[in-house]
Amino acid sequence: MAIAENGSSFLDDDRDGLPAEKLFSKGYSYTYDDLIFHPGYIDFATDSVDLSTNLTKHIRLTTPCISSPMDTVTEAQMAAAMASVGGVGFIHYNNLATEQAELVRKAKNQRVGFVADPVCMKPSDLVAKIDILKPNRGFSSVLVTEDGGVGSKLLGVVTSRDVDFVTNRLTELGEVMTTDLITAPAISSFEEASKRLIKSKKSLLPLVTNNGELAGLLCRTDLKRMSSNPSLGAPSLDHNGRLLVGAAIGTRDTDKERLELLVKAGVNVVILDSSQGDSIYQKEMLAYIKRAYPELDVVAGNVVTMRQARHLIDAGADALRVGMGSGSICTTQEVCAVGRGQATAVYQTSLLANSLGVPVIADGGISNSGHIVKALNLGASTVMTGSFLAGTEEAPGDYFYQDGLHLKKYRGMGSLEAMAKGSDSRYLGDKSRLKIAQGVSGAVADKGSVFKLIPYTMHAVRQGFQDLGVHSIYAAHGNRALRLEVRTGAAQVEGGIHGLVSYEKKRF
Ligand SMILES: NC(=O)C1=CN([C@@H]2O[C@H](COP(=O)(O)OP(=O)(O)OC[C@H]3O[C@@H](n4cnc5c(N)ncnc54)[C@H](O)[C@@H]3O)[C@@H](O)[C@H]2O)C=CC1
Ligand SMILES: O=c1[nH]c(=O)c2[nH+]cn([C@@H]3O[C@H](COP(=O)(O)O)[C@@H](O)[C@H]3O)c2[nH]1
Ligand SMILES: [K+]
Repeated sequence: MAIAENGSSFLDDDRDGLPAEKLFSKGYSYTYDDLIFHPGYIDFATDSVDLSTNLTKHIRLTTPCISSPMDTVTEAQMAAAMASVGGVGFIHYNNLATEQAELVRKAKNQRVGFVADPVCMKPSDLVAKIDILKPNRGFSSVLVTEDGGVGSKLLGVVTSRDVDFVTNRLTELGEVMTTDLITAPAISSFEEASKRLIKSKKSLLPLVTNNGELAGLLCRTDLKRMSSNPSLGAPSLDHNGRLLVGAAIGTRDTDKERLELLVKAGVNVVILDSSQGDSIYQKEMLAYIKRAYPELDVVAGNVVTMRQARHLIDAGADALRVGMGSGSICTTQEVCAVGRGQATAVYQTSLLANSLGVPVIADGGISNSGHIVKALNLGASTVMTGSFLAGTEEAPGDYFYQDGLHLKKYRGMGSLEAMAKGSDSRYLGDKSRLKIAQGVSGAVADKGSVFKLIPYTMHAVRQGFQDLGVHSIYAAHGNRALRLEVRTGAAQVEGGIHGLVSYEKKRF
């Protein structure tokens, strides 16, 4: 062993970590937790880290985070929230094509900062109905309109202050609602509406048409969230200044009709949603979409190998979705014996795809900001998450309590439960299909709002990039200086919290 007197030759061998190329050539399937990155040299501030990125060949985002097309993750509210914080949401297709198109339309009609889907009630509804709102939805204010919906005449507002001391919970809302309202015209800009809300000192500012019909809502809580640090990324908007919205489709003939409705609803990008994307079905669907809608970007997948990636890139994919069996609810590797460790899958597919100018979406297995740092530095341009977002206020479904924990339902799209719903609506009542589950159904903890979770998570990701000495995603993809190692089981234990009798883990 040659030892230079000044020690510099040590830096040229493998003692101080391996380059990714070397580590990933050894035939192991690594996942994020198997690996640890070595720190780099810091010569910039955290805030200057640039996380802007490409979702597809043609679509740029300021936040490298997207929500998965799952029926417990992305519907209109999630899609609107994700686009508002600079990412994007893909609306699931476990529903009728008309329902999915309506969700796309609804998300696209949202305006950044305004409440996506204000909860309304009728004057004849009872105070008891407000009591179940707080535990289920996380808030207790409602707008009272003539027929209990948006678009109907606004009559009053009920907040906790109106009902706190009402002992008879069978009292009608019409009797307790506040009718002395401060409203704003439906066409108000966010800036105009915010000024009026702040000046009013109220907690809600309903937007109304000239005829007094409810058209929208701005909340003080949201305003506070948006003005606090860390700041949100610039929203993802289309050419017309409307929120960018994605949607998933399948590869059957009926998906062509579905796609037509989605395009009419204004969808900006679609995902061909499959666990194994290297198929004649995806190849033909890609060719069809490129012929019928040449302007529409298509994400193909899922893939985990270079060979699969090459096929879909050659077939015209504008981005690749990478991950097979890595999802928190996935049982594919157990059931079908195929898949790949997510870190290896992301690294290998990105190596090929990035060299051909096709961005990679690292899909599944993300449960903390460290996993996002790893995915992006291994070559991914964005990360797609299901479980990470399923417990937020913007995910579909109500919260519930179980063993004292505040939870939301989260299920795999290949779970029996999701398939039972899907075969009814997706395949128009085709119940004959033999169903083998490749996913489970469960629950995840309350994560609060996307408007807080994503900015804080992205700030943590920026800190990771700073530690690595990498100032952007672009720089990460060309970083020849990255060194990493495999962590032993004990090193993984050491890297986590250990040796305490009790602790409280607060994320931010
Ligand atoms: N990322 C992952 O590891 C996994 C994800 N999932 C999710 O579960 C859901 C269902 O996934 P898949 O079962 O892979 O859906 P899929 O619709 O791609 O495949 C279902 C079956 O239909 C077949 N098929 C597709 N197009 C066809 C056509 N035109 N003609 C004839 N047969 C056709 C496929 O080969 C497959 O056998 C998706 O949301 C997917 O994202 C499921 C398992 C693993
Ligand atoms: O094997 C599977 N069976 C399923 O039922 C299933 N449903 C979703 N997915 C995939 O998991 C991803 C979300 O994973 P996370 O919860 O880890 O973010 C998603 O984005 C999908 O790629 C499934 N995989
Ligand atoms: K899994």
